[in-house]
Amino acid sequence: MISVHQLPLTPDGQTPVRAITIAGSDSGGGAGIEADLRTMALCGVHATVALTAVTVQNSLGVSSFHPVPPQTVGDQIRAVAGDIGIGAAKTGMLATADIIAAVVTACEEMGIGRDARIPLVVDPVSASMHGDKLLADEAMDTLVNRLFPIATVVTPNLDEVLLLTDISVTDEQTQRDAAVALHAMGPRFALVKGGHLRTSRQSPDVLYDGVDFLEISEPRFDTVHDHGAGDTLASAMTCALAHGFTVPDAVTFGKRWVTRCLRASYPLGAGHGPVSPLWRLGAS
Ligand SMILES: Nc1ncnc2c1ncn2[C@@H]1O[C@H](COP(=O)(O)OP(=O)(O)O)[C@@H](O)[C@H]1O
Ligand SMILES: Cc1ncc(COP(=O)(O)OP(=O)(O)O)c(N)n1
Repeated sequence: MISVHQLPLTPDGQTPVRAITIAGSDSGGGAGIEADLRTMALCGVHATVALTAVTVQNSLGVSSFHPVPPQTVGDQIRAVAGDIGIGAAKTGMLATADIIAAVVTACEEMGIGRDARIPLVVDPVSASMHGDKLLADEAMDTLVNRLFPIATVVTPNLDEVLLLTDISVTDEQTQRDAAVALHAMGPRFALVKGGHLRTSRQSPDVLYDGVDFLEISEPRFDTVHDHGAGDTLASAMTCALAHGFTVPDAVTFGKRWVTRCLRASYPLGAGHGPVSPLWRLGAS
């Protein structure tokens, strides 16, 4: 049984496992690169970053964003992977087609991707939970045609599944159909998250590798404070992959981690509060 305490912590003075998050900043601190940094730190992993965009965001939504120049995004990946070294990588908000292309080029150069040394988790973030766009419409083709084929695992939520596959997931069968359609786009594994299946008492995620399905299910929490859940799951998976876990074990670890963080989520501002990895500090 994989537990949320599974990842080994590093003794003082020794270099921990490293990972990179390639994502946008959430000024509210609940999702995006800030969620990734919270989870990676509390999983005992040294987090490095390639910032893709600055969003103006709070608990009520995203009012605007400003993309980072694509060359700068790619150069951050090269600088970090070339010097510090990383065990796994994760993408989140990528904002534009040109940024996606720059990320793919840098990943290929640095040995990041499904057929390379360093596994790559792709969270195909297209909008915030409030429906605010975080990816240009015309960038979807680049995401599917360039980034998906080099992904170790893709982790769409059900809104992203609909955009990507035209499949409306309502039950176990349609969730599996979506996983098959996503896998055909090139990643080694497809994970279809069930967080938006709000009528269920469970929160089932389905992983597919082209042959077998693995359903990873945990009890559903009745909460509106779920901001950053997708980022938290994907970054916990990235930490486990950086430690050398297999993809199914990394998903199992990530699922338990995000479930524990949902249990610890808290109100913040007037809207949706964030899931919280702060439980790991030992207060509860
Ligand atoms: N209310 C909830 N209770 C339990 N698990 C949840 C809940 N909401 C989301 N999850 C889980 O959190 C993770 C992120 O899910 P999801 O909400 O689908 O993604 P996103 O945050 O990208 O929209 C998944 O593992 C999902 O099953
Ligand atoms: C900068 C930034 N990146 C990603 C998101 C989306 O976060 P996610 O956890 O996928 O989903 P929601 O919690 O927004 O549903 C974001 N809001 N900002």
